[in-house]
Amino acid sequence: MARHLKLLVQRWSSRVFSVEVDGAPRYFGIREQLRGEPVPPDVFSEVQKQDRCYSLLVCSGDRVTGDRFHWELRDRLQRQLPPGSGVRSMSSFIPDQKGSLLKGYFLQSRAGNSSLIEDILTDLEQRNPVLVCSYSQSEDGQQWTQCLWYQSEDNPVRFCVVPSETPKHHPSVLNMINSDVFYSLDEACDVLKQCGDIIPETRSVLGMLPSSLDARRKPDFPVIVIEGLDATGKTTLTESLRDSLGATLLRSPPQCLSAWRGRFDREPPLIRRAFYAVGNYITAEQINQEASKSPVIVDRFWHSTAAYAIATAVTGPVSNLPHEGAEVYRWPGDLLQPSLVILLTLDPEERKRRLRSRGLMKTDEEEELDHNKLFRTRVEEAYRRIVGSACIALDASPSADLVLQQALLLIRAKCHL
Ligand SMILES: Nc1ncnc2c1ncn2[C@@H]1O[C@H](COP(=O)(O)OP(=O)(O)O)[C@@H](O)[C@H]1O
Ligand SMILES: Nc1ccn([C@H]2C[C@H](O)[C@@H](COP(=O)(O)OP(=O)(O)O)O2)c(=O)n1
Repeated sequence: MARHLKLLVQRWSSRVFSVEVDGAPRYFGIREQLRGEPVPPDVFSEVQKQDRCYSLLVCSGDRVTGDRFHWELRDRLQRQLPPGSGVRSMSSFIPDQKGSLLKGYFLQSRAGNSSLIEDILTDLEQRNPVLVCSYSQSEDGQQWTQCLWYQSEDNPVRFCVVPSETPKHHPSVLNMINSDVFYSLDEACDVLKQCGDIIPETRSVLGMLPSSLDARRKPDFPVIVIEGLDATGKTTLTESLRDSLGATLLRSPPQCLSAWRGRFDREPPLIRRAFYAVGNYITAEQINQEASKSPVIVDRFWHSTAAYAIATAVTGPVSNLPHEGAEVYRWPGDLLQPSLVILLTLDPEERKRRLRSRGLMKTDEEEELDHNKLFRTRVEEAYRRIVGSACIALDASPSADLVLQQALLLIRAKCHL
């Protein structure tokens, strides 16, 4: 067994396990001694007596390989496993220990399917960096135990599954820095460089970077970033501002990356976020060049990269976000700071109307909207928590012309234009 896996298992009983149920994490722990505690209701309550549960945690020493494997694993499990196996996202972590997060899946097998599932899992564990556990119920139905798969035949160690308190931080927060949100160009480039062999396009992306960057250079003209969720009116406002101020309009990701954006959008968060982070530095260089000649308007920049990444990495309500003032909300030290960032805010109903009138919102399923509602509020809150180049919110619900007038007022007041 690989060394990192051995180390991992040595501290196994200090770990907390988290399973996503209805879009929110439910937690349980394990103990070596049975203490008669009740089983955690949310994760195991609906499991029938004869059923078994399994967990798979990805534990690759190489994070690019690990993240890509984790990303593909869900599809693979859904394709291979019998219907009704209920594949749920899962993670395991040591509370408050940064970098301790392992991601994986939790599944359930109906009676009669166990041997098929176990063959699939054994094969998976033999060929891939994955640690499998099985969960079974005691005769009287009062307790669940966890057994590490790789050692189950010769030396089975059974842990008792016990309830665990909700940790202070959402588990994803432990691995967010330089996995979801990058705080320097070097960190983002490192990830892309590691992908060179599997995603040849990364070489072209890295080739777009200027040879040197100077974040301290102060642009001669103001640089105004317009931020907001999709369909809040960024394109409409940025184009009007360009015309009203005789400004240059830029966007992030920059035009020169558009051919590869779709390719990186299909990759797991680590690679996708590194791509958008690098895009901001390329846009920053374009800003530096243009802001010596005229004001510059930018459609999305760092706030979008960080806020979407943070809001996607955590699940559930806004309270699961990293707390206000946390490290993840700080502006990267090596990235150009705009003169002003305006965040367009819009009533959800009006935003939905604009999305529909643009013809992009085709499904109206209640469940999907509920999910979107939580995600939307997390993104908006993350936007507001970013410091170092904080954004000013602007109500985008009035007519396009009124929004433009309000934006111009803000720009004149803050940038002396
Ligand atoms: N202030 C406004 N009032 C009404 N409709 C607007 C307003 N601003 C934009 N729209 C319309 O809403 C839709 C989304 O606007 P758009 O500028 O494309 O948003 P974004 O670039 O943020 O996705 C478009 O159909 C646009 O014409
Ligand atoms: N600077 C940027 C711009 C966009 N992103 C990411 C964040 C979201 O996942 C998508 C949003 O892009 P989308 O195509 O919806 O943007 P528009 O509103 O259409 O301009 O892109 C980013 O991470 N960094």
